[in-house]
Amino acid sequence: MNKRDILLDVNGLNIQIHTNHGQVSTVRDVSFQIMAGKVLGIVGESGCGKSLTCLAILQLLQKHAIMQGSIRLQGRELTGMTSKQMRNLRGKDMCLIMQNPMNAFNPVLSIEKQFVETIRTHTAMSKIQAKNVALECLKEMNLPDPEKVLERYPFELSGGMLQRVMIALSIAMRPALLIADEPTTALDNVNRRTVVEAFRKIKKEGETAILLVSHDLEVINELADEVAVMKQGEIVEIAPATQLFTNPKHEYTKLLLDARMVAESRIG
Ligand SMILES: Nc1ncnc2c1ncn2[C@@H]1O[C@H](COP(=O)(O)OP(=O)(O)OP(=O)(O)O)[C@@H](O)[C@H]1O
Repeated sequence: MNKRDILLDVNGLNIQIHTNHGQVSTVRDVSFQIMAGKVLGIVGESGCGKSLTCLAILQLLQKHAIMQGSIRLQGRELTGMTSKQMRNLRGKDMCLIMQNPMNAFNPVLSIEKQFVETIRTHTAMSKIQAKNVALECLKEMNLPDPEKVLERYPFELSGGMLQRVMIALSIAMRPALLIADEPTTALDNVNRRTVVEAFRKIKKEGETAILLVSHDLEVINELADEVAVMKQGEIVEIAPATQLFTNPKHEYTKLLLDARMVAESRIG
């Protein structure tokens, strides 16, 4: 493995969350790497620490959370960076697609304003150029009448539409790292396919690596080069996707895959 190709290097990540019952250890000694342009899938039971791991990478954990370990993006240590340094990285070098798209948008600004401003903050594009990029990306995400979508405010769009707008915006930024936390959960089958195809396209272009968190093993199977399995705050297995799906080593991975087979046999 060439060290220069390592885009994200997470080493010994520990997260403790402050709760009413005191500090709770939620992520323990998590380490993984993502190579430039590759897709790492993270799977695991609800509450095992997947989202907190994503938030830690973006340095967006709640104020009282305690984080230890090292997170390097393109060789730069992110822990200890100032808020301003992180703001410059987020949106340009790293984008987040989160579970609840409503949280990603400012409710009092139109989609156009938010889309165009985000693009212009990180590029030298004019307003017209940024708007054209926005229209192109919305079209790619199968949003009907993109001009109208740009005029809307977040609350005027359905959750599924807003999710696709958020994905369109992340794609427009062509970040080095896209962190997608359950990007397809809120979507129907047709739109889920649109998102998978959009990710597949990004992957083919090879400029953007994706950290893909999903309960949907089909989506992980289709897109991931490597898969990490988390259980109770720890990574219990990490392996190339083909190996993990055909020859899982850990008992918990076997359980997850068995559960999928039971579901499939019920459907088909
Ligand atoms: N703000 C918070 N306050 C208290 N506990 C929290 C907070 N955020 C997360 N946790 C706890 O940390 C643990 C990990 O949560 P996390 O959201 O990372 O799980 P997850 O694997 O992403 O789950 P899901 O698949 O359901 O989204 C859980 O036990 C959760 O209850």
